[in-house]
Amino acid sequence: MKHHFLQIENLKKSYPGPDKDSELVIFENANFTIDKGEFVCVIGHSGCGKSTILNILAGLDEASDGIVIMDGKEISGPSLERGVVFQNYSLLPWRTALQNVTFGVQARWPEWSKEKVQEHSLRFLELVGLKGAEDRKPSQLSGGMRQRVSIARAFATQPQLLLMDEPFGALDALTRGVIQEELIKIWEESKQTVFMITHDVDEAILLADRILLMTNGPKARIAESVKVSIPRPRKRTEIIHHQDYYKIRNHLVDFLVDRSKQDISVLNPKDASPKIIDLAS
Ligand SMILES: Nc1ncnc2c1ncn2[C@@H]1O[C@H](COP(=O)(O)OP(=O)(O)OP(=O)(O)O)[C@@H](O)[C@H]1O
Repeated sequence: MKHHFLQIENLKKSYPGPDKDSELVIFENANFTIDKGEFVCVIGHSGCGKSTILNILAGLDEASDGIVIMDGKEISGPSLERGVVFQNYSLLPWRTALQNVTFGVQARWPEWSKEKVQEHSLRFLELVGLKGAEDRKPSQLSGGMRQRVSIARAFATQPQLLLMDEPFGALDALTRGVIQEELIKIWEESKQTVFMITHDVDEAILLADRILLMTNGPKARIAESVKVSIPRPRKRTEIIHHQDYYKIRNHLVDFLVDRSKQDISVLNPKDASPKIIDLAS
């Protein structure tokens, strides 16, 4: 059997329901794997449980059932091996851009000298185009710049798994495009494993190797795993001309409009592996 870097088995999250002994199942039987170095996006309607899955992978929330295995070990609690980028940046407001990055780097490698920590952190700020802004506090940075700091901070600690919850959701389209390309550059250099939530199908096609599609809750399931068969390096302006682009895009949009409403927990109560979709010409 193939060994996957990340293995999610029969994950379930439920909350107590309105009546005694009832439960509200957000999602159940979520099964998927991610290989080392893979970039995987997850798409699904609001409320289906994407952030909950990400928080469970981060160790910030607990599953009601099922397990998450990373590199052969079950995940329990947060760890520096898993970095998170949230939509609202979550920077420390009293620290400069550089100090926000060095904070994590120092914690990751306590044996490093101050110079080495600074040099390493600066390199990641430079990779996201923030050279020259390292001494500014978050309040002196634009939204796009703050999000770049949080991406630099996450990549700089070189976690084995990088979790991103709609990292570009609050940005305007132009800034978003620039940072997406910076993210691809930094990911191609670091080859880290990424799990990212997005609502934007074009963003998912640009960034991901594979896109997981979640049905609507309650009792949401991961229904499909769609391969993005467009070669890298990818550029936003070029991939739209690739012969597979609209096939993939239409498949994703059809899922969101139609198939996401299907209750596959009824159709398919036991075998919950996502259907593998490869639309390559
Ligand atoms: N404490 C709670 N009690 C009951 N239900 C909860 C609780 N916390 C979260 N939920 C429900 O869990 C569901 C999943 O929430 P989650 O934030 O994971 O969804 P999401 O797919 O990430 O949504 P969005 O795309 O809007 O961010 C939601 O329907 C939410 O109402």
